[in-house]
Amino acid sequence: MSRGETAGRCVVWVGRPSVEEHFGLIRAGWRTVVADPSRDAGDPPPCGQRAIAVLDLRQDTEPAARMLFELKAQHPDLPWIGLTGVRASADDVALKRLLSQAFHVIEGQAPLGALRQALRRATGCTTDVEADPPSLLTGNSPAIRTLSQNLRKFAPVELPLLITGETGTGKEMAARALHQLSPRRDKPFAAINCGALPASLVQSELFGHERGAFTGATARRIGHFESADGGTVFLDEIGDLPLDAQTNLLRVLQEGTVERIGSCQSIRVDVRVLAATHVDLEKAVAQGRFREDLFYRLNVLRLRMPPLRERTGDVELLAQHFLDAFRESYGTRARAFSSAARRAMNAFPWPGNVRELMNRVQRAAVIADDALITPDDLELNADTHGADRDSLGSARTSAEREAIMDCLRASAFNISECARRLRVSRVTVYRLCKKHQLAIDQLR
Ligand SMILES: Nc1ncnc2c1ncn2[C@@H]1O[C@H](COP(=O)(O)OP(=O)(O)OP(=O)(O)O)[C@@H](O)[C@H]1O
Repeated sequence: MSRGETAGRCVVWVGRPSVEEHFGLIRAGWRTVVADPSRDAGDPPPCGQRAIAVLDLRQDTEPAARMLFELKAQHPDLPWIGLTGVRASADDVALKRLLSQAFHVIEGQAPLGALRQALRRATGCTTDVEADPPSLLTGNSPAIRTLSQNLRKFAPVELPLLITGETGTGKEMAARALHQLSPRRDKPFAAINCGALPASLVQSELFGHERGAFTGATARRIGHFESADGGTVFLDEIGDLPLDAQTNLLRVLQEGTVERIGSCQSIRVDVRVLAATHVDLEKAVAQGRFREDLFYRLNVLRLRMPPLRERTGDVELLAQHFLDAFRESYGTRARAFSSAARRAMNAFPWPGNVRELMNRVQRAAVIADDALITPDDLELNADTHGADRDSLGSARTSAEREAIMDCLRASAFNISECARRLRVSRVTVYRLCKKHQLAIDQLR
C-alpha cells in the first residue's frame, strides 16, 4: 500500500492491541489511536473523517461495545471491524446482532494479517499490503517520504553509507531500518557509539584482542566487527574515532579483514558499514582530525536526516505515536493534545529533534491532569514561538538560539566550554538556554 493511500487515515482501536499489533499497524502506515474502555470509559476518542474503528472483543465485551456505540452516535458512518478472538459468537444473540453490523469480523488469536487486509478493503486500496516493505520511520512529510524511498534504494546495495543529521533526528533508527530492509536482516546489527568509548578501548571493542595483548587483557576478546560477521556495523559519531582506529577501519573497508590487537593474523569479515555523524566531516578532514581516504570510502552513499522543524506535519503524528506507545505501557490519563498544545508543538523549533519531542511528550503524559495534554504539560509556551515568525525581533531570537545550539554542540554540551567559546559567563549560557527552552540534559 502506498503512503498516499493511507495518508490521513486513522485506525481507532477500541480495546487493547498487543504491542505487536499496535506497531504492526503503524509500520503499515496507519496512524493508530488506542481507546481502552477500561481506562477511558465514557470518553470516546477524537475521530476524524477518514477513521476506521476496530472493535476488539477479546477482553471485556460490554465496555468495548458501549464505547463503539458512543463513537457511532457521533459518527454514524464510521466503518468498523470486529475482532472476536477465539470466542464463539453463535450462541450470544446480542453479540451476533452487533457483529452483523460490522464491515468485517475476524476470529482467531493472531488477527494482524487479516486485519490489514480488511482495512485495505474497507478503504478501497487496490495494492497488496504485504507487497509493500515495512515503513520503520514514523512520519508522512515529504522529507521523510523521500528519506524512506532512499532507504529502500540503498538497502540492497552492498556499499558503505554515511548518515548525517543533527542530534536526535533518528540516525540510528534509519540505520536499523536499512538493516531490516537489507538482505542481511537475519544477521547481527551492531551499533557502536564511537564518542562514548574511551580512546584506550576503541580498538579492542571494535577489532578484539588476544590474551596478553596489553595489561589487563586476561582473555581473548572478539570485537564487534567479528561478532557481526554477515551483518551490519553501525558506527555512530564516527568523527570521534581516534586516528589509529580509523586506519584499521579503512582496512576493513578496503580488504574486508580485521586484526585483533596482539595478533598479526588477518581475519576475514563480511560486514556492511554504516556510519553517522552530526559534525561536518569535511571540516574534520581539512583540520587533519579525520583521514581523507576513509572519508571518501565511507561517503559513497549519503543520507541526510532532516531536522524535525523541516518535517511539516510530522510533529503531531510523532507526538501521538509516542503518546500512544507510552499509554500502552503505563496507562496514563492523557490520550491526545489540546489544539493549543498542537499549535505550540508546530511552532517550536525542536533543537533536540525527535528525541526531545519524545521526552517532552512522555513527561507531559505523566504530569497531565486531563485527557488532553496542554502546552504547559509540554513545557512549551503557546505564545512565544510562531506568533511573530516574520518580525525582525523573531529573526534575531532564532539566530541567537541557533548560535547557542551550534556552540553547545561544538562543546559537546559542556556549559563551561560553551561559555568560554562564546566569551560570556556560565550564568549567561544557563540563562540563554532557559530563554530558548534548550534542555541541556535531554540534548546531551
Ligand atoms: N521516525 C521516528 N519514529 C519513531 N521514533 C523515532 C523516529 N526518529 C527517531 N525516533 C526516536 O528518537 C530517539 C532518537 O533517535 P536516534 O537515536 O535514532 O537519533 P540519532 O540521530 O541517532 O541521535 P544522536 O545524534 O544523538 O545519536 C530514539 O528514541 C528513537 O527511537
